Amino acid sequence: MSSLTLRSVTVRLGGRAVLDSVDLDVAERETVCVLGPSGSGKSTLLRSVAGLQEISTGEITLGGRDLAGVPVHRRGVGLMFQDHQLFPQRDVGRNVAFGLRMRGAGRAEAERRVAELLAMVGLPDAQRRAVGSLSGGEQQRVALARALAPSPALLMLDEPLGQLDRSLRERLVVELRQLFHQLGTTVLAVTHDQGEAFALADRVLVMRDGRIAQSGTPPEVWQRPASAFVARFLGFDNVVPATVTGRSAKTPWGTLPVPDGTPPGPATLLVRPAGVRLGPDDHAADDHAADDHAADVGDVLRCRVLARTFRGDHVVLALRPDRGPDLEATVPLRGAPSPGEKVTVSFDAAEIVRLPPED
Ligand SMILES: Nc1ncnc2c1ncn2[C@@H]1O[C@H](COP(=O)(O)OP(=O)(O)OP(=O)(O)O)[C@@H](O)[C@H]1O
Repeated sequence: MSSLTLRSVTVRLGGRAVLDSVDLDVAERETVCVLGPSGSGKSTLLRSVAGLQEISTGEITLGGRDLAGVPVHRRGVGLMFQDHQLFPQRDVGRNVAFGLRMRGAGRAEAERRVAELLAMVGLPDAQRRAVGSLSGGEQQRVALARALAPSPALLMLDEPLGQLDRSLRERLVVELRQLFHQLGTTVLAVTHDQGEAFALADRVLVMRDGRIAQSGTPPEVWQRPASAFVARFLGFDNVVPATVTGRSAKTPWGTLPVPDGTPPGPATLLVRPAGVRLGPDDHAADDHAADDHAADVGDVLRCRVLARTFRGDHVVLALRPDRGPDLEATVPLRGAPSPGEKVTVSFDAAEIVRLPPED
């Protein structure tokens, strides 16, 4: 059953559609993370569901109830937004109790619930601490406890871990995922950080110009971006126009192999960096010889190494090919070539994804 539904939701601001006829279903207990470039409408989507932004047309329901005309505090949503900071003059306990007291909970009930929530977010017995004495990560936990306190039907997070350093974010995101699953909370979150979204979400939405460009599980979106836009947004740079015939494709880099069953015709190809295979600079591997085996191995392409970047256990190489746009390759640390060296590359069909032609 869907907890949250949006039907043809449009928000017009300053003469343009900032949300453009958006349809979305978030299932009960599902965590959905919204990604997209700056200005694509992510915050407007959240604010519309929260009731902080009036929608121009369309319908939003939560648990089957139409939210039109329902004020923010009656929508049954918990908000953890950047502009909803903690009250610095109140202690931790009174911050967490805020929503409970607003809803008329008695003192004893509120105290019990606050203790339970603080224990849940890993800050047991922090009730009397001053907000100013907490670290950034601890403050985020208090904000989360405050948002969860009234047991909202939907929890909405806007850049929940935005202010924190990377290692703390990576740890907290794992804890958050566990906590949401344990509580059975339905979550809609916006984040700029792809790693965070992919680690937290059951499903990822990628937005573009007020529309949903792709919706899918993290592996689906990662393995099969729906378009060149999504591929580039995810940081894949090896994206070129192509014409597919049988098991190969003509591209600006020459003929590349494609997986069996790839539909023929005009397309865009995404070559994952791991699918760019390096060999030594081999003058015998000329284009002509490679053409004979194009269907199996594709052309061999000569390249110069422009730059190499160490990334933990592998190296990312920027390559300048003899023809076509620059290429990115990932190779093991050991034996990675240096800038200025010449290499040949071939392509692994298993790491090549056909995308629709670009508009
Ligand atoms: N009150 C307004 N009047 C006119 N345009 C607005 C208004 N509020 C927002 N916009 C525009 O709507 C677009 C979407 O804004 P929104 O904040 O939803 O994007 P976003 O994807 O959350 O961006 P960011 O990642 O930068 O936070 C932007 O181009 C923004 O300039």
